[in-house]
Amino acid sequence: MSDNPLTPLINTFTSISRSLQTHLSRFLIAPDSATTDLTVSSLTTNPLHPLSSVSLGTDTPVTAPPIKEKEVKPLTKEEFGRATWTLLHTIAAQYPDQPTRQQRRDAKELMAILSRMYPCKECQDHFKEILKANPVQAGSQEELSQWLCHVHNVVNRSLGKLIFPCQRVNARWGKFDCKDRSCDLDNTSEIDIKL
Ligand SMILES: Cc1cc2nc3c(=O)[nH]c(=O)nc-3n(C[C@H](O)[C@H](O)[C@H](O)COP(=O)(O)OP(=O)(O)OC[C@H]3O[C@@H](n4cnc5c(N)ncnc54)[C@H](O)[C@@H]3O)c2cc1C
Repeated sequence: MSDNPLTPLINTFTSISRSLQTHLSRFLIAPDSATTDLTVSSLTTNPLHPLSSVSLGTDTPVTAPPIKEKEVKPLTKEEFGRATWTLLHTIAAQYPDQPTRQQRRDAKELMAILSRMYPCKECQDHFKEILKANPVQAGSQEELSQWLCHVHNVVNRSLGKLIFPCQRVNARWGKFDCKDRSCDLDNTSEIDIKL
């Protein structure tokens, strides 16, 4: 028998601590098993995973559809090129007839950024050369669209593609048919977004 007056207290604490350890160990995941357990398929098939279903506040949970391999295939260089030209020609078609100084700066910046961030080294280098030889013309909608058509044709020529007739550029990439002129950029206010 111990003479220490704190012995009952220490024994109680030790017993609680052991009991907690036993219970908590059931919830802990061993570090080397974590990677195999947390695959995408287990997120969607494991009914206990918090992301496996989303409750909409009713009794019926909505199960996430399984991710098919076909859907996550990355874009090809050609698909990305088409998407980028679509973006650029569409922007040029909506560009105002009388752009503000900020809008003219933005058009030039957009092309400069593209020549640095376009995710294809060969295309970046080529586009940098094209921009040097053909500085961005962004004084009006007509000017920007025609300039873009011209530089697109420079790329087309280097790839052995057909030359697009630039007098038809507005017919190919026309203005949006937006309700109440809500896409109109002519009255854009000069709000400078600081990054
Ligand atoms: C800035 C930039 C640089 C690129 N550089 C390279 C490169 O160095 N090497 C490479 O392999 N690929 C490059 N690409 C991709 C390449 O230009 C094409 O996008 C890709 O090869 C797919 O071509 P496509 O025939 O489907 O039509 P795209 O050239 O993508 O054109 C899309 C559509 O635009 C229309 N169009 C075509 N020419 C014009 C024009 N002059 N003006 C207006 N509309 C037009 C046509 O309706 C056409 O179907 C570049 C893309 C961009 C955006």
